[in-house]
Amino acid sequence: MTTTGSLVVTDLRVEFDGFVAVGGVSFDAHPGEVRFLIGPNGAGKTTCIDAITGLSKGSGSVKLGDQELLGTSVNKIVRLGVGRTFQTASVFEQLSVLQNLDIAAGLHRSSLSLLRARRGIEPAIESALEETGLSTERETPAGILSHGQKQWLEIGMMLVQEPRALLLDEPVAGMSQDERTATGELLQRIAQRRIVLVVEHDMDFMRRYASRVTVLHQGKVLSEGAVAQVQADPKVQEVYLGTAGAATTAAMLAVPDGATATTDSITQGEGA
Ligand SMILES: Nc1ncnc2c1ncn2[C@@H]1O[C@H](COP(=O)(O)OP(=O)(O)OP(=O)(O)O)[C@@H](O)[C@H]1O
Repeated sequence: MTTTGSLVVTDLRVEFDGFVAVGGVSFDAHPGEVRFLIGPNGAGKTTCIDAITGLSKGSGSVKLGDQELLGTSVNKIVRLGVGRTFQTASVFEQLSVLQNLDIAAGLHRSSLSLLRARRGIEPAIESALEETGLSTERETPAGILSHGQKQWLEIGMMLVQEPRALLLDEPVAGMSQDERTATGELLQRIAQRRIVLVVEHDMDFMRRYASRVTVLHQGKVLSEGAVAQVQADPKVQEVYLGTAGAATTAAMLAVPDGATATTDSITQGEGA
């Protein structure tokens, strides 16, 4: 695959007062794959996303297609088509699902199209409602949605801005098993035409939905490849054995569905 339209991170470095949080990380993500960034607590995953989205200053290079993102303002990075979610969903709780989507879509509208938009539901909003499974909840105040539905609304709020890349920080944290499955399937649908990069601690979720994985450890890339490759990497096993506790280790080493797993009791590996 060419790198046109891909997200390419090269030698990314982020320091906080001399502390190297990300020390020369390179990876790429293409439309058509669900790309995962995993690693123990403090590995530098969120900092990578912060640097890509302009929230933290970094050196090296982050390119979306031909466009360099490092040194670009947060607002311009959004306008260039990079959306992100945070660990806690940030929706307007008093407003309905539709109103939340309308506001998110408004961020990208001209004043004229804002006036036009008032006359009906825009196609981008309709398709975000459908894609996220929230069509029947359009009038529901966001505050009374389930935890999973709030996360999907936040994803919908990115989709209405028609992003080229979606970066998701721990999207399934706190979700039920059914919500995790629905979220994995949603991400796979979204990834058919867009770049999807997921930071996640849930190893079972990663094993089920990742196309490719990059493992970070102490601000550097420890391993990279398909799920099976990364699971078989002794360096990865050592880091998870050494730092992340038995649950994550067992989940990390478990083999994908259909084969005999090393444990059948672990479905949600936690990083802490
Ligand atoms: N604003 C900041 N100032 C100082 N240090 C920071 C800052 N943000 C992150 N760090 C440090 O950088 C390192 C990487 O943090 P980061 O949040 O990127 O890790 P992470 O892999 O996302 O971890 P977690 O899974 O716990 O969210 C940590 O040691 C963290 O304490």
